[in-house]
Amino acid sequence: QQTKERSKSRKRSREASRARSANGRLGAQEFTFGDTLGEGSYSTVMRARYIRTGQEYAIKILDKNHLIRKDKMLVALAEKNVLVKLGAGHPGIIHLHWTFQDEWSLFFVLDLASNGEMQSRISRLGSLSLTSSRYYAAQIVDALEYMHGKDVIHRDLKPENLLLDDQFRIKITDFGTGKILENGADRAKTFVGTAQYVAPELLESNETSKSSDLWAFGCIIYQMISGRFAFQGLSEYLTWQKIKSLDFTFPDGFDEDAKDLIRRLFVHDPTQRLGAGSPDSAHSYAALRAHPFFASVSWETLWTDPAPLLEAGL
Ligand SMILES: C[C@@H](Nc1nc2c(c3cc(-c4cn[nH]c4)ccc13)C(=O)N=C/C2=C\CC1CC1)C(C)(C)C
Repeated sequence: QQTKERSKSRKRSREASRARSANGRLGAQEFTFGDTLGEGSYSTVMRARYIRTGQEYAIKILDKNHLIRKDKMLVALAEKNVLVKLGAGHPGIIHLHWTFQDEWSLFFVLDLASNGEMQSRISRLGSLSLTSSRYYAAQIVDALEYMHGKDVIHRDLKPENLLLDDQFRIKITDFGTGKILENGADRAKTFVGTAQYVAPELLESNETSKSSDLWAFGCIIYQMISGRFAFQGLSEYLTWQKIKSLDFTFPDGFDEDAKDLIRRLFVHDPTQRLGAGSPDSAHSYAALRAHPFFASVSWETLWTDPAPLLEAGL
C-alpha cells in the first residue's frame, strides 16, 4: 500500500513540477526517469537522464510526507550535508550534483554508478580473485582516507554500499548513516550499522569513530576474498558475540598478507587498528598503504589504471 502511495505521490510530483517549469529552476520535468536502481528505507534511487545534456544520473527521491511522518527530515538533510561536505573531491565517492524539491518530494541528483552494487558481483561470482580484491581494497582505503580527512565517518560500510561505475571503479555510497564529526570530536553516539560489519565498540559503548569504518573495511576484504562473512552467528546476537570476542577464522588458502592485514584491522581497541592512528603513528593511513598486501598497488595511478577483470577467487 505504502509503495503504491509513494509511486502515486511521485507521479503527482512530476506532473506538478512539469507545471512549474516556468520559473526556470531545476525541476523533475527536466529529466526523463528510468528504472528504479535501489530502495533505501526512506527513499528510492532512480536512473534519470537530464534532457538538456543527455547526461545520465541517479536521482534519489525522498517523499516529504513520509520523512515528516517518520521524523526523518533531519536525517535526510544530514545526509545531504555529508554529501555536500564530501563534494566532488574524490573519484571513489558518489558525488551530489544538485538538489531540488517540489510539493511532495526532495530530489538528490547524484553520479550514476552504472555497474551497480559490489554485493551482487560477489554473490554472483562467489568471491573475488586476489587481484580484484586488492584493487578494490586499495580504492576503498583511498576513499576512506579522503572521507576521514574531512571528518566524515560512514558508519554503515558494506558491499551493498560499494557501487561500481562505468569503468568498474569503486563508488562509496549511501551516506544516510554518515556522520560529520563536529569540531574535531572523534566519536559519535547513536547506533547504526549492519550486524555483520559492526565494530565491537559500537556494541559495547554505542560509539562510532573513524576506526569503526576500518573494522568494516576488514570485514569487506575478508568477504571479497572468501565470499563469506568474517563474523556470522546463527542469530544477530551470536554474530555480535563473535565480534566482541574476536571469534573469526580464515578458510584454507586465504592469502597470508591479507590475513595479516585483516588481523591488524580486527583489533578490539579502535585506536590500535591499522589506519586509525595519527599521521606520524605506526598505524597511520600511510602505514596501512605500506602494508605488504598492497605492495603491488600503484597508488598514484589507482584511479586511472584499468580495473582488473572481475573474476572469482577462492
Ligand atoms: C545502496 C543504494 N543503491 C544504489 N544507490 C545509488 C546508485 C545505485 C545504482 C545501482 C545500479 C546501477 N546500475 N545497476 C544497478 C544499484 C544501486 C544503487 C547510483 O547509481 N548512484 C547513487 C546511489 C545512491 C546515492 C546515495 C545518496 C544515496 C540504495 C540501496 C540505498 C538505494
